Amino acid sequence: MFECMPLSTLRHRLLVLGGLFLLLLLLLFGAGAYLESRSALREVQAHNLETLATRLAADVDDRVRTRQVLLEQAAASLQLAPPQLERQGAALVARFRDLKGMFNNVLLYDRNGKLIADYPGLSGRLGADVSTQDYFRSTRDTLRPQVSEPVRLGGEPNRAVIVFTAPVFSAEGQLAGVLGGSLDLDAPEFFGELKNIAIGQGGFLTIHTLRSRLAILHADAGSVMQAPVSVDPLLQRAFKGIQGPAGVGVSRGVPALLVYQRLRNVPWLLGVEQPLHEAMQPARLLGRNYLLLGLGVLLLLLPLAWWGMYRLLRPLPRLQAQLARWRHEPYAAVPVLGCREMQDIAHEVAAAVRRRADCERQLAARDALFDTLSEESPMGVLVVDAQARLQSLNPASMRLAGLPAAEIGNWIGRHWLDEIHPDSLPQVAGQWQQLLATGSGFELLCRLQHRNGCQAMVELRFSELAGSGGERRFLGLISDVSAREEARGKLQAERERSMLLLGSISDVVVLTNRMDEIEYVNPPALALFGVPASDVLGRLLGVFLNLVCPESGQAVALRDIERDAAGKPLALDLLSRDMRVQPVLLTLSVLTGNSPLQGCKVVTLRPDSERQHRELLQRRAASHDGLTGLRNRRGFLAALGEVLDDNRVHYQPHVLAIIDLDHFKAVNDSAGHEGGDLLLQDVARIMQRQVRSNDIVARLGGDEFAILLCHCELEVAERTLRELLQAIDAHIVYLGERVFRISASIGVTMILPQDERAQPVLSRADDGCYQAKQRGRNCLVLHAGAL
Ligand SMILES: Nc1nc2c(ncn2[C@@H]2O[C@H](COP(=O)(O)OP(=O)(O)OP(=O)(O)O)[C@@H](O)[C@H]2O)c(=O)[nH]1
Repeated sequence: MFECMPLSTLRHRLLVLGGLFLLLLLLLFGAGAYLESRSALREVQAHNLETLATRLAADVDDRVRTRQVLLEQAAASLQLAPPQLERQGAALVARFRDLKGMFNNVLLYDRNGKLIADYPGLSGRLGADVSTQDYFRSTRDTLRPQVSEPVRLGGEPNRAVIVFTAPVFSAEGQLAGVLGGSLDLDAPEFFGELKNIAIGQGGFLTIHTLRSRLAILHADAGSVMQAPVSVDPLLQRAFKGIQGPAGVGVSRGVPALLVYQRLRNVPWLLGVEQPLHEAMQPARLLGRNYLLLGLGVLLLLLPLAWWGMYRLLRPLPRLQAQLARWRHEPYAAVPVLGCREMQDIAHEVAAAVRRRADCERQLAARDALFDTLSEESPMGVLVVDAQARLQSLNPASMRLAGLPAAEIGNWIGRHWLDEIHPDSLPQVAGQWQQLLATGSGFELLCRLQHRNGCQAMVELRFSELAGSGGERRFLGLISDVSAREEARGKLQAERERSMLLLGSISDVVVLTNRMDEIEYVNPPALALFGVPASDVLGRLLGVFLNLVCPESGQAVALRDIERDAAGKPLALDLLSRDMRVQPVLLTLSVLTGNSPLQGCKVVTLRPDSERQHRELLQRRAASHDGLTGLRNRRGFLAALGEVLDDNRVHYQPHVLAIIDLDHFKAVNDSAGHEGGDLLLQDVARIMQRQVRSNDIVARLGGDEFAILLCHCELEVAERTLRELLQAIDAHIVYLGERVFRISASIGVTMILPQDERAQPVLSRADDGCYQAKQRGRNCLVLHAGAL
């Protein structure tokens, strides 16, 4: 329908537009020329009117002046005394031929204002008194010629005159009378002549007196002897004596060009008025002519413009043909013709058409690929629209839903959400709505309805297809994960069992990744590290395992173990954070095989009890006597040193006793060394039995013993030691058939507050023991320094 319209083609549009543009141009030009010529015309007309007014004012001035001069000359020629003037006046006035042609009436007054002669004579007029008239009085008072204001004549209310006066003097120079000449305002002479001056067709001349502002000449008879009803500003200004250029005002109710001139010889204001429409008529004619001319030019130009457009737009049909060819044959080599812009457009369109053809080919290839992949894919593939209606689906989708692949066509257009199991439907529908709202895809596990009653566990992924144009489309991928989920469940159960197992064993177990970062620790490991699991996981194992070689005392790095002793138990010392040494058996295993854990490391730690026991024995042997099991001298000195250290801080009463067996050599000699050993063991047991458990009993060497009675007053100690003496003395040893008894000598000393070293204390006790020997043995001596 649009193509049938006259403006359906570009050529028509350009033609109409060009025509309108030309018309507008012509109208603008015509309007401009009309306004410009109107303005110029107004100036010219104003100037002309001013020139005319100047000339007319000069003419009226001349006419008035002529009458004044003639009247003055006539008055001067009289030169009579008043009586003679009265007698001869009538005859003399009749002789003034020149005056008769200039005035409508010639009048002679005596010096009192009485009319004594007139021409033409009018019956009953002689004797009239004008002594009260302004023109007479001013002539008499000033003795100079005057021109009166318009005066209405007595008895003739519609007749008004202007009276020119000149004084008449006697030979002695006295005022003898006044000679006057009157001009009728409606007489054909003077004012009638002026009134007949044509100013265009509707223009006219006006004269107002400046004193009374009465009109004495006007085109409207009714306005004569009237002051202007509404005074135009130009006239107002002229009345005030300001003589300006012509201007536009209102005359007789219509706009008019007005100009006013003041006369030189008489106080009159001459006005020239011309209706504005008449003055500006040439401008209107000019405007009309411009318009006609413009229309003519337009009519002439339109065919020319049509032809020009036709020529200009000729490349367009060519371009159209080229484009039509490319539409069907995108890769055809069509020669590009026309102007440069058309060639550019053709090139651009050709490029776009070819790009589109390329895209279509690629899309077709992709569609084919997609169809093939979709057909062969074990994964379900769906394409749905925004209303959740299936647009396409592959055979795998049908299989997953337990449907025959042959019915695939029946499922196009159905809602895919109907195939979701009711248990999963709320979650899936929620994600679908979110996808519609935000466009961001989702991925979740759900169950499908299955026609054979099973519930297939699937992994569902949905995302919006990019570049699907105006219609939104969504791609869904469905993978059957039933087997995977089952395996995952088993794996999870297995994992839980493993965790339980690892948690229940007492060995420390740590699993690291390939970078030695901790991934798993069991509870004993956490207890060993002394930090919560959150502080352990992800950190390097070396941070928590401070290992030292027990033989060399050198630090051992995990990578050294991995390199040299992977998989073998290693006896190492583990240094705790408080620098305690714990013997451990460490095994570092690197996981192998084709699994995600390949390269990860398992480190197990277990306390090395055997070595620990061995070292304990070694340490005990160093400080204890092998025969009696009591501390040896080194062990005793260590214990005594600790007591003395405590003593420095806080003094407590302690007592030291040195016990030496009497004549033990004789036992050895009689019972042999073994017998002597048995006796020594018996004495040791007696000593341990006689003292408290916190007291320290030691064998210093040979048959010499020492007892440190801790936190013990001297009296109690003495009593205990005396009981010990009795117990030793009472002890009988049977060796075979022989019987042995033994006694002991005891030296006792108190540990004093000032005692800092062991040696002086031991010396005091030794000294006491020596004295006991001296006193005959089997006795106890308190060292004097301790009392
Ligand atoms: N059976 C045995 N005898 C030892 C051991 N160590 C040292 N003796 C002996 O103990 C005896 C110590 O004798 P002395 O203390 O010198 O003298 P004594 O015979 O006890 O006489 P007095 O001390 O003066 O009363 C020596 O004969 C040593 O050989 C030992 O471990 N076992």
